[in-house]
Amino acid sequence: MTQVRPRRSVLYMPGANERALEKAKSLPADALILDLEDAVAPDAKEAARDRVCAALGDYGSREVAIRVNGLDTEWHDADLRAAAAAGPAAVVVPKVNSATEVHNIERALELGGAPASTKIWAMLETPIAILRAAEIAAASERLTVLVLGTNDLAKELHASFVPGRAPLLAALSAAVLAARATGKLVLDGVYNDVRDAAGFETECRQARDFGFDGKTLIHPAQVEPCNRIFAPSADEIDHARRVITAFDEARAAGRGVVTVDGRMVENLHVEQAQAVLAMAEAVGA
Ligand SMILES: CC(C)(COP(=O)(O)OP(=O)(O)OC[C@H]1O[C@@H](n2cnc3c(N)ncnc32)[C@H](O)[C@@H]1OP(=O)(O)O)[C@@H](O)C(=O)NCCC(=O)NCCSC(=O)C[C@H](O)C(=O)O
Ligand SMILES: [Mg+2]
Repeated sequence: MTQVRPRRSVLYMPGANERALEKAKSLPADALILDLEDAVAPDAKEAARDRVCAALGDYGSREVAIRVNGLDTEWHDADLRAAAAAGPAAVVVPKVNSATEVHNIERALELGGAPASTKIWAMLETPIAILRAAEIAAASERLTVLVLGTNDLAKELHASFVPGRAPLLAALSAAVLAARATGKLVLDGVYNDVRDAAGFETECRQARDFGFDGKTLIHPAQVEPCNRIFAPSADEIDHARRVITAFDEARAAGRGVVTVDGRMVENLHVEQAQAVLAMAEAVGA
């Protein structure tokens, strides 16, 4: 079975917040983003950079990424140099707007001596980034994940946050299309109302149904529901097993198509079922 690395729940934590950095050690998020950008005040940027780079080894086998400040900021170059030397699983770069910017980030990581294991996660959070999503995604093999920045995107679009996210749906779809067309992963943006558990679950389900691999999070209370919703359910696992069994039996009988629960099953559905089982195995579902 194919090994998959789950990225259902990807939790941001402010790089200057000692308590959050400590708390995250006990949280079951699939991945963590230690943030140097929006969650860190300008006069705390340098201390946060040092703290975050020193904390990388504290989170066991979990994937830990560093979000650097934007390309047009005074902190970006030093953040990238420090991250390259520290070697996180990924450098998350906000507001990536072109393939050229991806090439520049790639070159800076190489010059800084970043190991090959340090990937680029590019944030799509402007209208131009959404329009160029596929070329950004394809710009580098080091770029493995697209991350939606829905707060910045809504701001740039002059869009409102409404239940169902109608104003953002075209952009969400464009990001998923770009990721799938280029073989990259794609993570949904954050849900700001940390006390609205029902609204958060609804948004997780929407993201999962759109094809997102996971969601970025801002609060510990969002981790468990996100993990649950992005993991295959017991019914999905049972259905996947039955699809594989039914198709194997059909093949043995010389047929290439069969029905399960009255629905047509072909080889492509078997591949989907295998992916469900691989994810279930990876997350212990
Ligand atoms: C959103 C928060 C400011 C809420 O803070 P607060 O009300 O203080 O939370 P709680 O009191 O409920 O916290 C309970 C305990 O949990 C710890 N905690 C809180 N958040 C985190 C976290 N993200 N990671 C780890 N631990 C966390 C608290 O320290 C409490 O611990 P304890 O006292 O020991 O019990 C706050 O949650 C927060 O700051 N969240 C992260 C904000 C952030 O990182 N923002 C930047 C990323 S999102 C973004 O940039 C959007 C994107 O770019 C876009 O454009 O959309
Ligand atoms: Mg943003």
